[in-house]
Amino acid sequence: LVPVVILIVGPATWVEKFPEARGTRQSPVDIVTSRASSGGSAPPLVWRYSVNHPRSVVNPGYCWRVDENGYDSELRGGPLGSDVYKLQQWHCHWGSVNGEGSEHTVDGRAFSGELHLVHWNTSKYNSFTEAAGQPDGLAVLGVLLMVGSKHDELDKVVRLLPYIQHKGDKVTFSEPLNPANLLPKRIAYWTYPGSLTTPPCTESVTWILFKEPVQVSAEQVRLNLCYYVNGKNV
Ligand SMILES: NS(=O)(=O)c1ccc(CCNC(=O)Nc2ccc(Cl)cc2)cc1
Ligand SMILES: [Zn+2]
Repeated sequence: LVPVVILIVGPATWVEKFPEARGTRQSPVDIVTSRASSGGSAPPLVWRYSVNHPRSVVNPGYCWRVDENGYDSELRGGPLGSDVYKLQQWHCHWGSVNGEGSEHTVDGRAFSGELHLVHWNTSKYNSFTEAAGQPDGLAVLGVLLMVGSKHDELDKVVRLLPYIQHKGDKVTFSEPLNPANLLPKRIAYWTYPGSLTTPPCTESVTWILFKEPVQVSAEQVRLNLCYYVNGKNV
């Protein structure tokens, strides 16, 4: 008999180091559209982002991330009560090579990728780190990405990826970028109380996942995949 050693390195081991991962409101989830209740009389979701401040894209060792460096922005309304949230960073999950890298699924269907705009509650907390530990501390706008036409705003990031191939690499944008242009035209969304989708998996995120996917070109998906296959640079 050949001894079978099962090396578990994925989410199943996260509970060992991050007890939160065993929680009751863990993300991502499958959105079962038939079970979603209508939003009723929730106020509209409102956002405002600064466009002309210098931004840089960094390779944190997985995916890529754009830090907002405290520049002014606001997200309020919808499921967020009377609190005002501020954009901290945004990043993209492209996942495995089969082009189904989204974290959330809709009726069991995965998408090619998923963009996350991570905001923190400035009405109640004094820093992102503090807010990230509180049940109402964070709000993440999720945008599902599907292969279609080229996305011009996202291309301002994608075209920089060849310059940040190694963990810790960072490159500054040479042109203004408006995060609002990364969002879909129609702003219908699903929302639920959840968690960070990666360690420390803290249950501090009000998830707001837009229903309408945003189109990116096959080349843009390929460029992301070839640089970040399962978090490794290839
Ligand atoms: N995937 S989330 O929005 O729930 C999320 C937001 C913030 C954190 C805390 C900071 N860590 C971080 O940003 N990590 C990260 C970045 C890019 C990718 Cl692609 C994967 C993980 C963790 C998860
Ligand atoms: Zn994310």
